[in-house]
Amino acid sequence: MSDVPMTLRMRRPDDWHLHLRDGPMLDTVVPWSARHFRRAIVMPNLARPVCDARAAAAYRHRILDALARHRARTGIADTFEPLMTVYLTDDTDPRALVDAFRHGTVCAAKLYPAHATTNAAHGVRDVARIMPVLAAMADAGMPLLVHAEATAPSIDVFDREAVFIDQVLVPLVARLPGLKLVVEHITTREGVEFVVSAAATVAATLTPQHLLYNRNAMFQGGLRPHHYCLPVLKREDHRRALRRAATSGNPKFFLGTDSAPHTRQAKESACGCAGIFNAPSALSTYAQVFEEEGALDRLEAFCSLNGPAFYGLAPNAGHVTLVRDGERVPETIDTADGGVLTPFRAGETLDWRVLDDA
Ligand SMILES: NC(=O)N[C@@H](CC(=O)O)C(=O)O
Ligand SMILES: [Zn+2]
Ligand SMILES: [Zn+2]
Repeated sequence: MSDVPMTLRMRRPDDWHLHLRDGPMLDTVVPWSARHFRRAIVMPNLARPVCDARAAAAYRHRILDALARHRARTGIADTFEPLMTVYLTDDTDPRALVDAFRHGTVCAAKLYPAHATTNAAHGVRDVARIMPVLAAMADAGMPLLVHAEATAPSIDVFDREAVFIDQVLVPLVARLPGLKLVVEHITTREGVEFVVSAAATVAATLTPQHLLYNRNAMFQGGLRPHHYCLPVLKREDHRRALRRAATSGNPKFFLGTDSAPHTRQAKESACGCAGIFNAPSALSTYAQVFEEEGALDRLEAFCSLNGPAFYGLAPNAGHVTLVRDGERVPETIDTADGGVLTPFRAGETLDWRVLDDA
């Protein structure tokens, strides 16, 4: 592949779907995101969910404090900007939510169907019941971010995204055509088709793991808990559809890592947690996927332009340079309180290395 460039300079990217956790885990993981990304949409699914503006503002301070401690410890400065979100419940007050958006305290609200994923126990039990909240968001132009999986135990785990789209999202966009909607971490052909055929107000994020792997990765020579996340990896034809969508140049698709750290102990367990800590290797993995698809010329739009355009923000002024000379991902990363994380692609040497290029 002699026509592949050896370096690639692009606007600094943002991460439009990120879990930073709290406490020592936050201290451990936030520098890894700040290294490559300028802004991130921070998910509100803490053990005690971030359900209102006050909790979001307090969490934002804890994130910035963690970065300040990192800077004091290492001397490494960053310009990371957390963009906060609110976790919707059956009891969310529409007026308070929209006020928080108008004041700029939060950028979006997140809909977790109750029990769909990590820390979703307090999520929404019936979307019909929060219709006044969603209508107020549509009027205000406030984006709704959705973990799009049906939760009824009778539904096959591999069908949950397609069923949710059919049962919830199709009627929702028909009822509230003005609603800005991001279908987070899409994993299926049905997800791609829904987003492509919907209005310009509907977009989706794509993770590195769903672009790189199909569901075989979870069973490669044995059970692989570090490849388990939700929505779960799907079969190969879905992965192909996701890769086509990401590299198509369609501005509805943009980068959202869904980096979601759990300690090794919580992952390697009889009932292992869902979530992949990919912050160290995400950007390099996206570059690899775009290279494999012959679409490196579209990488910048996916990583750095489409997301800001959807959220009504300017692209970043700074840049990063990707160099095609390999970067080794650590086998493990110690957490600030004695735990261990196994990052996505642990121990692998990646094709692309990310250099700072403010
Ligand atoms: N993606 C995951 O598997 N896990 C996320 C939650 C989520 O994004 O659904 C987490 O918070 O651990
Ligand atoms: Zn999710
Ligand atoms: Zn997530």
